[in-house]
Amino acid sequence: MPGATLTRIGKRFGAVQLFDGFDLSVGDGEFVVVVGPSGCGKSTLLRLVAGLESPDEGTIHIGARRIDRLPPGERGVAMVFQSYALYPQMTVAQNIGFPLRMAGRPRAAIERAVARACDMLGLSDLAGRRPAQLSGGQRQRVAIGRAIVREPDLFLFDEPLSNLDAGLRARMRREFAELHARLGTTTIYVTHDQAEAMALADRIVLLRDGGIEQHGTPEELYHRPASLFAARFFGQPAINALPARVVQADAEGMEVATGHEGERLVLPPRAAGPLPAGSRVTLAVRPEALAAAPGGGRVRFAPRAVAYAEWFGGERHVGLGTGDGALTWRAMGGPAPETGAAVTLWAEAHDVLVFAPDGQAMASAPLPRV
Ligand SMILES: Nc1ncnc2c1ncn2[C@@H]1O[C@H](COP(=O)(O)OP(=O)(O)OP(=O)(O)O)[C@@H](O)[C@H]1O
Repeated sequence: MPGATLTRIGKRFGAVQLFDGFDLSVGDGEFVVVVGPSGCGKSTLLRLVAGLESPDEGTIHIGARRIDRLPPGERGVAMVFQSYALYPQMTVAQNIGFPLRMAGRPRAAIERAVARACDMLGLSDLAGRRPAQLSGGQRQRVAIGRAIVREPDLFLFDEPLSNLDAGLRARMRREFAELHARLGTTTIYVTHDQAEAMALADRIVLLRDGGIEQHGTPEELYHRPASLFAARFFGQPAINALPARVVQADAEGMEVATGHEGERLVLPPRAAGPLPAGSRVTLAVRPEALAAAPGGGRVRFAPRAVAYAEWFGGERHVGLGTGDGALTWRAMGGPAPETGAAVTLWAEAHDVLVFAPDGQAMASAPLPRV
């Protein structure tokens, strides 16, 4: 299975330059999930690869084959849309076999391919039904079946699960993962759902205004976000972000003050070098990285009053403090704290991220040699 390469792509809509010198490489057999806020260019990216839009500049290759000037049907890509785009008058089997009939394949070969796809997707008993007689999840499976029978070099998925309810989404998500494990087809999958991206991706590409904000494994984006934008995009509840000022920073460490009742935190030094005293930074810490128990060498936050506590069966989300000093704490187990009670939270120093005034992450400095 060849990979896909987009090189120096430019794409303009009227006065808006959406992509400008955009590069993306998708490895052979890789499952890349493209995420980003509404309007960042996710769908356009897929449409450019599928041939539903033409780039103003740049090239698109699948393996060594240049495809950006080929008509959509000759690119060796299969795209699955959020809307499924099934033919209502055709049965499941006819819908799945449609691309092969259009390609003039022999009837017996079509029947074999359709039977195999139906078997793989658990649609064999439904092969004679029409789309109106199917559930949303079953319809989406038919759309996937229609993509599979073409044996494309590249799958493109545009928010394929958005029309399904939460339970079905989770199930279909696992089906996507299993299907990818079986077929190994190079895949670009677009979603605006960060949880879906983290669950499915070999690699996540986070888009922002037509550019790549950050790409990497789900773990890298979650634990080592390159920017406050990336930090905020992943995680539910969202990462805590506290505006702070540098009190003092040197090679030994940095001391910062937040807006919460004179709170001062001492953090390890940052690789980017010391910021001058008074610099505005943003501290960020995941709700699950906070703990209500003290421990050696930890960052201690000043007490905050419990504003609310929500129980989700197994975990509790506790809102502490108000305004700029507010923190959300994700507590596993333990009794419900009373509203108004003061809670002191701790975090490991490496779990407290620091973002420079421009929103870029300030990586922790490597530990000094001893
Ligand atoms: N055919 C078009 N004509 C004009 N502008 C367009 C066209 N297609 C897309 N755009 C603009 O390009 C930008 C990116 O659109 P795109 O649909 O790729 O975003 P998206 O990230 O998929 O958003 P969403 O998550 O809302 O689907 C938007 O500002 C959109 O208005």
